[in-house]
Amino acid sequence: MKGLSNKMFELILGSMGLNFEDIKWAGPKNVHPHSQALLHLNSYPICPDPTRAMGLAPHTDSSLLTVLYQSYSGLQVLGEEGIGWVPVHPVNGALIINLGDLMHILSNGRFKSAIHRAVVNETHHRVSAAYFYGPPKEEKISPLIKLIDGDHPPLYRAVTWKEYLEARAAHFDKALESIKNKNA
Ligand SMILES: O=C(O)CCC(=O)C(=O)O
Ligand SMILES: [Fe+2]
Repeated sequence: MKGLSNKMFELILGSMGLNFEDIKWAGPKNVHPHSQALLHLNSYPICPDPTRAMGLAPHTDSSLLTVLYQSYSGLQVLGEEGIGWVPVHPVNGALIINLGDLMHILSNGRFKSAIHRAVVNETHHRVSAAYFYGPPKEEKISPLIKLIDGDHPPLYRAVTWKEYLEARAAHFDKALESIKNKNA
C-alpha cells in the first residue's frame, strides 16, 4: 500500500513538473518518502430502508491521498456545478485513489480534494478499507514553493497533519477555509 501510495504521489507531483526533491520530507529521488499512514476499516450492514439512512456523511479526507477498497457499490463523489452525486462502482482488481485536503494545500489548489460519501443498500453487507497516506507527524505542509509566483500566491498557511485535524474538529467542512491566507 505504501509503495502504491508513494508511486501515486510521485506521479501527481510529476504532473505538476515536480518530484520528491521538491519536498523536504520526501527526500531525494529514488528514496522512499518518510510518509505515515492510517488504515480505516468501515462496515455498513444491510439496511431495510436506505432512503432513511446514510452510511458515511459527505466529507473530504484530510490525507494527501487515500487508497480505497470497497466490496460493493456505495461510494459516491460530488461532481462539480450541479452534477450531483456520482456513484463510483468497484472494478475487479482495481483500487480507488481519493485526493485529500493536504494535497489540496500542497498543490495550492491545483488538485482539489474530493467530497465523497458512502450510502447503504438493502441487499449487501458492505465493507471498505481506506488507507490514508500523508506526511510524517511533525512536518508542516504548505503550498509548494515552485507553484508560487506573482499570479499564484500561496492560498494556505503551513500546517502539520495533526494541526489540520484539529482545524477539522473545530471548523468541520470549513477547515480548508479556516487556514486560507487572508490576502489570497
Ligand atoms: O466506505 C466508503 O466507500 C468510503 C470510506 C471513506 O470515505 C473514509 O473512510 O473516509
Ligand atoms: Fe473518506
